[in-house]
Amino acid sequence: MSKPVLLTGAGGRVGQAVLRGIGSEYDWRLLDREPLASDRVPDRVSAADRYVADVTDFEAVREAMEGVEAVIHLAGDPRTDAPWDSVLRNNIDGTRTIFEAAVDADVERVAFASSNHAVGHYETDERTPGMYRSDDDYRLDGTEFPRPSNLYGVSKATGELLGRFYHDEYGIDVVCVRIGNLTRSHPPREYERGQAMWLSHRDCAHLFDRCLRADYGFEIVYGISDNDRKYYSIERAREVLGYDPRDNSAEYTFEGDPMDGDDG
Ligand SMILES: NC(=O)C1=CN([C@@H]2O[C@H](COP(=O)(O)OP(=O)(O)OC[C@H]3O[C@@H](n4cnc5c(N)ncnc54)[C@H](O)[C@@H]3O)[C@@H](O)[C@H]2O)C=CC1
Ligand SMILES: O=C1O[C@H](COP(=O)(O)O)[C@@H](O)[C@H](O)[C@H]1O
Repeated sequence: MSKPVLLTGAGGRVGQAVLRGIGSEYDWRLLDREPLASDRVPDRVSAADRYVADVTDFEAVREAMEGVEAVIHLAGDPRTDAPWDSVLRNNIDGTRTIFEAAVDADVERVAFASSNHAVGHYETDERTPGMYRSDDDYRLDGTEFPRPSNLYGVSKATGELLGRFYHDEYGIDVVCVRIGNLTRSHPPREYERGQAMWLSHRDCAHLFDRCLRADYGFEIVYGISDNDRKYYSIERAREVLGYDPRDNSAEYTFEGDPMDGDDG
């Protein structure tokens, strides 16, 4: 990829997983409303390529978007109990601003950080906790209608709809990644749901790398590791993106320690 990639929310957990994994493979333009400490920025990124800006600020986003090849849009309020005014502004208006600026700058590709909470109400009392277990074959595959678990989930489902619109109306390639539960060296501890939808840092970086390189039009995929417990299918991500995860929460105890005693 000859032109830079714009990464919003670069200073956050997902942004740092991406930069630590594939930071040396692209020219980056980093945007976050908080200034990034130098240890959070890959060596080659110049000061001019670091934007301290809010994703709802069209002018600032448009400036950051100039000449980029693709966008990984992560910035937003990730709290599952975030109030409506925050998700409306940061997640919905912010995502619309990203797409508007992408159209204006002729950027052809946006990867959007959606969430498991866009579909959290498929986890009904009848299905849980069985669906979190490896002997259960219930799967969501990305073709289902959203069933958000909270207003944050509503904002993520809305982001997916914005992606659908900007793809259909303007032809932008859009992939919405319904991210599970991101942690680095072990899955969430003593948490069946979290272990079912674990996304390790290295699988996260690899998945967004595939989002930048693969050919697609509009896609919704699940962003989890290859967990035995999974209730999200990763087949679409494998097929369309070439996603090939390396981690599996089954390689850890329920308490989150490596089965083989290696701290990995
Ligand atoms: N961490 C996880 O397990 C999951 C994360 N996600 C999504 O992935 C994205 C990133 O999440 P995390 O890295 O965990 O969150 P985080 O809170 O660690 O990082 C978010 C970053 O975005 C920035 N930000 C927030 N609002 C902004 C705004 N209006 N303008 C500019 N920058 C802004 C923050 O300063 C922060 O650096 C979010 O959209 C979240 O909803 C989705 C599912 C699971
Ligand atoms: O979308 C998100 O999901 C993860 C996992 O959800 P949880 O309800 O199992 O905690 C959450 O940790 C993260 O903050 C959120 O952005």
